[in-house]
Amino acid sequence: MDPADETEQPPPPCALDKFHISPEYGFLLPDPQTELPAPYRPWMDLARSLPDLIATRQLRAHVHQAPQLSAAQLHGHRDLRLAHLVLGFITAGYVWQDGEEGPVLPQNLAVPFWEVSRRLGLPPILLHADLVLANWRQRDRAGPLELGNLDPIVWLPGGESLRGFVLVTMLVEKAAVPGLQAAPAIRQPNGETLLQALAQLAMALGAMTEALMQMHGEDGFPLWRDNPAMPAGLLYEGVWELPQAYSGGSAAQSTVLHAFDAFLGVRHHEESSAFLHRMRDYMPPRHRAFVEAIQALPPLRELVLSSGNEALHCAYNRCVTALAAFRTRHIAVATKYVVTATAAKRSRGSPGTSPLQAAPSRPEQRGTGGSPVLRFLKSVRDATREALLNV
Ligand code: HEM
Repeated sequence: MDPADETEQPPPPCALDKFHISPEYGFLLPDPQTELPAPYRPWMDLARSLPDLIATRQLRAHVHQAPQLSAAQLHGHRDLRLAHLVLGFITAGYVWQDGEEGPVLPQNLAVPFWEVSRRLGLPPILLHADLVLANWRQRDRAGPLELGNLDPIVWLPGGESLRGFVLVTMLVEKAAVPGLQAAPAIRQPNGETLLQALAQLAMALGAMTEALMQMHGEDGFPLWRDNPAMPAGLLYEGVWELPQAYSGGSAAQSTVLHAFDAFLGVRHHEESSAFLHRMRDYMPPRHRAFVEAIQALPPLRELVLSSGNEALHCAYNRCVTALAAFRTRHIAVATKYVVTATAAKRSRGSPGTSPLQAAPSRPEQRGTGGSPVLRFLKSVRDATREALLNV
């Protein structure tokens, strides 16, 4: 079956490959494709010139001149993922270039983007699944997966800071892989297997925090939820009659943390939980199904609690502590970025700082001002700590 066909029922909880999770790369797309089939050259040319076209404010003119291509000659999951990445970036750049109220995405971009999105079961907007999961390549294919040997496939203005954001987030996803491999072990909760799985998860969480530490305050472009420039969303010409208000991409769409929360039975406070839950609509359907499959299993926390096994209690608590530590570190990174971005914005006096921040989102969302966002992140971290068992 073509993995792009997402219409069948999610498979029962078991092997990771049923959820399109690679044993080596986790939720990352392994060795992402960097070229589309020949008929799609106009899209690739636009995507490759985005930084220049946006800087010289010529992107919209170039998009208007581009032919309308059907998505019919895209075959298979990898073609479709690259097309979604490319069209998502062109859309973000198109919207951002003039930043006016009520933008209209022209038909020659909106229709194929919608077609590709429908085939993948994803919304037609730039997502974490594009920006990070499918947007990396190794300079030397035999070399290590390290910042110095990686590049994003598609760029926007933002140079090094965007590169840092995309690639560090990619390395966090990679560091999570041993933790994902441990997840199926909660199906056979024999004490020893579970102990090993929890030790592996705690190690993965520690490695994720280490990877995150490569992010500096100036690295950024989180696709925040709020976008005051587009309270009514984006009109997809030739697709829908009314504007669509999608959330801007965010690493909150990374399935990793949702999966680990589900695995450990972390329960988020109501408001944070509503937002996080909504972010699942922005994940590849099989990845979302993985989180749901974990949630459908007997709850691990209760199992550990009722086992009376002290070693299990400690191993479980080590995971929760490591997850809370990751979130504490993330808060520090986000705080630094919010401060840097706010200062840059003030000095420029401009409303938007990057094309990615201009992705459309829902009107009811909270402001991008530091404190509501940081309050949200702290609430998520505090709820993590509340899962700790008393031993
Ligand atoms: C410059 C770097 C980063 C900044 C400024 C940043 C900022 C933010 C912000 C503002 C949010 C709130 C939700 C939203 O508005 O979208 C958020 C959520 C989140 N971010 Fe980041 N982020 C950064 C890097 C990362 C990285 C590398 C990861 C790793 C996967 C990550 C994972 C998450 C997760 C999982 C959430 C949801 C809340 C949670 O589960 O704790 N972020 N981030």
